[in-house]
Amino acid sequence: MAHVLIVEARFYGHLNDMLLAGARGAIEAGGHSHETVTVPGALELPGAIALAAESGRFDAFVALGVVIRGETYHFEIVAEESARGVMALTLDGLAVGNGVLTVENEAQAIVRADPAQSDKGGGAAKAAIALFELRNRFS
Ligand SMILES: Nc1c(NC[C@H](O)[C@H](O)[C@H](O)CO)[nH]c(=O)[nH]c1=O
Ligand SMILES: CC(=O)[C@@H](O)COP(=O)(O)O
Repeated sequence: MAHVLIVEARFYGHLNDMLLAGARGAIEAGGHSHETVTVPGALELPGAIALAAESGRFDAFVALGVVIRGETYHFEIVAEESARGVMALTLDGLAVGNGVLTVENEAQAIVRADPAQSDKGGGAAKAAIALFELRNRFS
């Protein structure tokens, strides 16, 4: 069983609540345990996961957040750099699921965050646990 750290970038609280419900539901359905920490935005996710990983207390990580396009190039920076950071951690051997939505508007985010619709939080949690299980298989 895995002890999973959920790291949520709480930029849009009402959308995050849906992502969190999906992630926690998937982890618990698999019989795993979890904790949650919160950071301000998606750009903080990779750093927070890297810091938490140093503790050695967690088997897997789930990054949750929502990035909605605004008027400027900032969207690309936040969306791409957070994904790049999470991927770098994955390639370093951490079991990380990426549940950061990068969308044009709130309506798109709701469909994807809602556990009863696309359930991207649950999907990210399942991905993190899949990597954890794969690492166990190869070690
Ligand atoms: N615009 C969004 C952000 N921006 C904030 C950054 O992630 C970061 O917290 C700030 O630049 C301080 O380092 N974050 C999101 O999660 N979603 C957005 O839409
Ligand atoms: C991530 C974003 O694009 C958004 O929050 C920033 O909006 P803007 O580009 O209008 O400053």
